[in-house]
Amino acid sequence: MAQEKAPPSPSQDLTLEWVRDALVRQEDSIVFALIERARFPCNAPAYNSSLFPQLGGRSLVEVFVRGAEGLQAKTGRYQNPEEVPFFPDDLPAPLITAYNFPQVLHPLPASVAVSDAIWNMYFNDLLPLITVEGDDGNYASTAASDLICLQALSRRIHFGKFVAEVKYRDAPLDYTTAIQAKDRDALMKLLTFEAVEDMVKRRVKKKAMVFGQNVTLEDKDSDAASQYKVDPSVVARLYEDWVIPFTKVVEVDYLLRRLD
Ligand SMILES: C=C(O[C@@H]1C=C(C(=O)O)C=C[C@H]1O)C(=O)O
Repeated sequence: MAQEKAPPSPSQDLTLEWVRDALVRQEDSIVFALIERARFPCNAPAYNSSLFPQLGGRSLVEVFVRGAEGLQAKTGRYQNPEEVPFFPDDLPAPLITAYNFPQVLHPLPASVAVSDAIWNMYFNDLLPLITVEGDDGNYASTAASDLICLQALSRRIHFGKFVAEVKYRDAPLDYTTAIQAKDRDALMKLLTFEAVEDMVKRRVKKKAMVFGQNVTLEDKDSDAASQYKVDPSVVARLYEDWVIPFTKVVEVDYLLRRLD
């Protein structure tokens, strides 16, 4: 039985291997979340901020996400530095101190966030690629599956802070020079590993094929077996065009503030 790796302690366990293993495991969460969202059609009314005046000018999905984040804040979700809310203003304080999460990130850059970019990418670019046209009325269930997708993508992209911290600790002199020069291009070059990115894109495409295949009792040649719940090439494009670039922006933004 595969065991999830324990979180690193603040100093000695934070390695690039541990961080990369965590990113690999997060691929599963993202692919399964997309497969579940694709179960519903587009359900455009859930995203129309003028359709339900009783929602105060907000879309149903925004009201759903705000409400869910409020409840999750009360129950301690955002005490985990890996979790970044989409609507951080006015979140309630946690009712419980759930767990003493290892504080491995440098305090000031720990607040780096690209949530607006993730939100806009998800609704404007990704959803049209993974859903069919249509309206089945399941707006709340659709919003619930949107939330799972958004949180999985956010966790993965903001994990760039942990990646950046590891890379800084592994080569402080190299990074310090580029940080002090505020050289984004130099930082981007230092932190980029194209071979790793290529493996990531190939692996997520394969996971979409394996996790998203239609299981039938007929022989493999049946048409159903060749269909996938989410187009694997769309998942690869998601990582190539958005997830990896956004993660690297988080890494650069974090590093630029690492010496603050
Ligand atoms: C996350 C890392 O940093 C960069 C971003 C990657 C990604 O988002 O998949 C992969 C390799 C690097 O170019 C890493 O080095 O593992």
